[in-house]
Amino acid sequence: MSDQGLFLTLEGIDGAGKSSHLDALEALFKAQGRTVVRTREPGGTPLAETLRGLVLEKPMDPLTESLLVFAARRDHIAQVIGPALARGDVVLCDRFTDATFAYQGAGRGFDNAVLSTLEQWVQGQAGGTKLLQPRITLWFDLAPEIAAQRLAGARVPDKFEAQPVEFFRRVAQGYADRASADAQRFVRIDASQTRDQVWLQIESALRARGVLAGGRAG
Ligand SMILES: Nc1ncnc2c1ncn2[C@@H]1O[C@H](COP(=O)(O)OP(=O)(O)OP(=O)(O)O)[C@@H](O)[C@H]1O
Ligand SMILES: Cc1cn([C@H]2C[C@H](O)[C@@H](COP(=O)(O)O)O2)c(=O)[nH]c1=O
Repeated sequence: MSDQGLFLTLEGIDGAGKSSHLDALEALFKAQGRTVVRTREPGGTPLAETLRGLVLEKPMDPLTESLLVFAARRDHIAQVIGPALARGDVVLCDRFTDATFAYQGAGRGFDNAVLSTLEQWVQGQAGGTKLLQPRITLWFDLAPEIAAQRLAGARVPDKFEAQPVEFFRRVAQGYADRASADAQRFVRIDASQTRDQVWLQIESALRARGVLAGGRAG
């Protein structure tokens, strides 16, 4: 699997505001002449979308939940993400493995060592120890209380969105821990600001990382 494309993920607790910026991100890269593959996890292929339905709606234990999100991810990488990166495309993915460490690991209290093993199996690349990882992760950091207010009444809550604020405090801490462990990859976005201000943060972070300035910098 080549890494000549640009793999960019968006992460954060439910309601942090990630999805609100996907259209603009896609347009930004297209304006640079890039081909953009926009996708999400769990999901992104017919099989993975079926698994998503189960994960978001059915009660299950944390190991089952983890196995299903990684099974969905495996299919997603094999069918969509890997081929797109090999073509040199920009892959814009709404959530990836950081969500598993944040939700199943920190949120549910599941064993991070098991998650790391699954990550190696699923994201291991042929002939080496290197894992397929996003090049840049935009982490939308928002207090769980504000996220809950934003989501209230916006839509019927799924299994995760219906969790109490304490769950999201743990998930938020999980993201903060992931970000400090991989500061080069993570860009913290202050998601408490207005949509316009959030967008300016995103654009300026991408420019600072050199992925927007002229030509193919991915
Ligand atoms: N900066 C902002 N200020 C106020 N409200 C916002 C802001 N950004 C998004 N919203 C609103 O908050 C709600 C959640 O936004 P959005 O769906 O983009 O979040 P998300 O992180 O993608 O959530 P999820 O992961 O649960 O799908 C929406 O109603 C959206 O209109
Ligand atoms: C990838 C992934 C996701 N989740 C959770 C996080 C969210 O609550 C939902 C996805 O919903 P969204 O509206 O598309 O954000 O799934 C998870 O628990 N584990 C994961 O690995």
